[in-house]
Amino acid sequence: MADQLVVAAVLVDDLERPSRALAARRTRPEHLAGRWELPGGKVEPGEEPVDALRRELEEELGVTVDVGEELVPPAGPGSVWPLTSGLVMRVWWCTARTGIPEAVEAHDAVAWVDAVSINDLAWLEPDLPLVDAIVARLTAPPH
Ligand SMILES: Nc1nc2c([nH]c(=O)n2[C@H]2C[C@H](O)[C@@H](COP(=O)(O)OP(=O)(O)OP(=O)(O)O)O2)c(=O)[nH]1
Repeated sequence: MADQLVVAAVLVDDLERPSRALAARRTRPEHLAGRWELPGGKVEPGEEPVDALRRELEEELGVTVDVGEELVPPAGPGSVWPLTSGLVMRVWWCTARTGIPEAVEAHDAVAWVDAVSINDLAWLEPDLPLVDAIVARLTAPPH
């Protein structure tokens, strides 16, 4: 069976010059509760990935978003970030268009983190390569 696609956002303060990103703490299932992740969720059958991303962010954080570039995995465009078995993920840089992100559903806390404090959180294990990629962007000189 094909892998289930999960979509997630790196919600940042500014798409051009990001300095902070939003992390969210899961409440379920029990073995993932308390771990931090990028807000998002599973794409439903027939749904476009970016539409799923917008839906999840509205449901989970109460925000509408502007979707920027994809955070492309090291393997290049068209590739996906591996999660646990049977799940793969695609991730986009986003900013909030309306609303202030808060833990509405699926999370019990959100936190704006910078390139240093992002490492203080207990991330889901599969997110660690993503955290490195986010740090690289948050510390990159302006272009
Ligand atoms: N949203 C999200 N999920 C992640 C990340 N890293 C990671 O391993 N996952 C895993 C955890 C879950 O097993 C899966 C996403 O499922 P989910 O429970 O968030 O999806 P959903 O909101 O659509 O919920 P459901 O229909 O399964 O109840 O991907 C991440 O950064 N963000």
